[in-house]
Amino acid sequence: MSETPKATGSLADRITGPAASKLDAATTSFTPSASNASSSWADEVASPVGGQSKQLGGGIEEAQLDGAAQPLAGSGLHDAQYEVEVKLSDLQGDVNSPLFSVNTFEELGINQGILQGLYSMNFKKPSKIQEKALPLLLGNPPTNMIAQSQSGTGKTAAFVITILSRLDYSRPNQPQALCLAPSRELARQIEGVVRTIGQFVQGLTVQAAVPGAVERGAKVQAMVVVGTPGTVMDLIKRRQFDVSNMKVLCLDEADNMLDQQGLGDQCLRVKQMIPRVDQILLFSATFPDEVMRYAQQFSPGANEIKLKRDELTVGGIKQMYMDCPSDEGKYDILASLYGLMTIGSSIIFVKKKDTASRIAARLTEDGHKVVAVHSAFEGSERDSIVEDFRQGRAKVLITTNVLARGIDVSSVSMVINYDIPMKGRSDAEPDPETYLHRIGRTGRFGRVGVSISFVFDRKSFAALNQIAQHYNIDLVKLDQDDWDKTEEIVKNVIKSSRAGTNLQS
Ligand SMILES: Nc1ncnc2c1ncn2[C@@H]1O[C@H](COP(=O)(O)OP(=O)(O)OP(=O)(O)O)[C@@H](O)[C@H]1O
Repeated sequence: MSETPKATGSLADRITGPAASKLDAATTSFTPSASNASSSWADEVASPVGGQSKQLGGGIEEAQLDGAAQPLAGSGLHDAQYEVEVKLSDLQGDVNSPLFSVNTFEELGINQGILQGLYSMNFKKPSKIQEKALPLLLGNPPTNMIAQSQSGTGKTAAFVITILSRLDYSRPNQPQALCLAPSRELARQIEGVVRTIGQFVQGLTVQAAVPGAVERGAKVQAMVVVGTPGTVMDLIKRRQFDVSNMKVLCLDEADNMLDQQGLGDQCLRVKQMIPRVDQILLFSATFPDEVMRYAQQFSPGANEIKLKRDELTVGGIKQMYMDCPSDEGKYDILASLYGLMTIGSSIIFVKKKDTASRIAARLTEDGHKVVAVHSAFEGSERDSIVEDFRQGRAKVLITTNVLARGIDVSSVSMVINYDIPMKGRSDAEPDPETYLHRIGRTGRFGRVGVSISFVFDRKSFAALNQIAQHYNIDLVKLDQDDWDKTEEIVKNVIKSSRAGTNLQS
């Protein structure tokens, strides 16, 4: 690293000029992000079909359950739900919130069995993305869709409801819908949401197509298949998976799935192997311009629901940073934060698998209870570690970008960026999309959470500052020389998420 500053004085003080502008070194009070102040979101639907918009009152009596709660045995069960409920109804009645809607699920034309599933999860009202997207998604003839909405605002239910509405239930063994996700954990989670929302839908069959899930030679025989692109591609090639009757192809985390440097090739090949499909759906919280152009080719003629850059961050996530003494010195800061991490659950993101394993081993040696997971782990081991985390048996998870996207564990109240996310191998450029997805593991559906990003030298500071500028947000500096104050600030936010007193930004 080019610079290893001493612990004295903040890095913001040491760096002058415009680079320091978005990181707020002086204040310890939160500066609300621009995201929730804007009301332009609802106007962003570019639709050849046109949506519906009926006025309706509609209160919420109970809090929602996590979508993955039942089949995955409960990621949302650690919340004090009765405490969350009042504020959630406030949020859903606030026109500036991404959870706002004027319609009920009934008015969106969803069939009875699916409605029952939604109500069993305590979903009382649609979120904004659900309200805007569903009339377009459910219309006939089916139309493609590119949909963007902030992390944790219910995109999964929007595409799952669509998939369940399109199936021919007289053909239970015929694959009719394929949903692709970038990780096995996310594919499994989506499979769980399909099962939960579809639990009252007679005759529904669902199957996962992730590494190890389908035996060699066995046929994929479910109406809905949720998988990762590599495995799905292999299954189609080996003729285990008949894709001749596809009604819906959905890419969750679509910008990541279409990325030319990553999964783009595999997803394109899967699409090319499907002879025809009625509807192509692309969902994500982020769609960088260069990917959007490709997305439009992949999903031609799509309705588009887009967000502006400064609308992307969720107001409930309080974004902070810590100026660490050195790269190595980040470990001590992390260890000092352990008590705060275990008030709820926490995820620590690092760049490299080795770092994840090394930090986990060191924290364990130092008497802390943590787990690590990354792509070097074998599939079933990954599943069981993530399940322990969902269940609250493990409260601190150390991982890489493999779990940066989509994972929905509502008890997560803190995310730590141990390493600032950078693009590619060269590490030359900051990665604002990955930053947004990482911090979005907290603050799910109106909850409150804290993200703390570690910086330690000019490069990491500049990278974080560029990310802050990208989203036009102010980050709050936590002072490592005043732990009492730091603890108080963080605790105030985390405890409020559990007390339900601070759900609005
Ligand atoms: N209408 C609703 N009412 C109450 N809760 C809901 C509703 N829709 C979704 N949820 C819950 O909100 C949480 C977040 O939803 P989901 O995982 O679909 O977010 P997302 O938009 O896909 O986020 P990400 O971009 O991080 O993948 C889930 O626990 C889900 O069960």
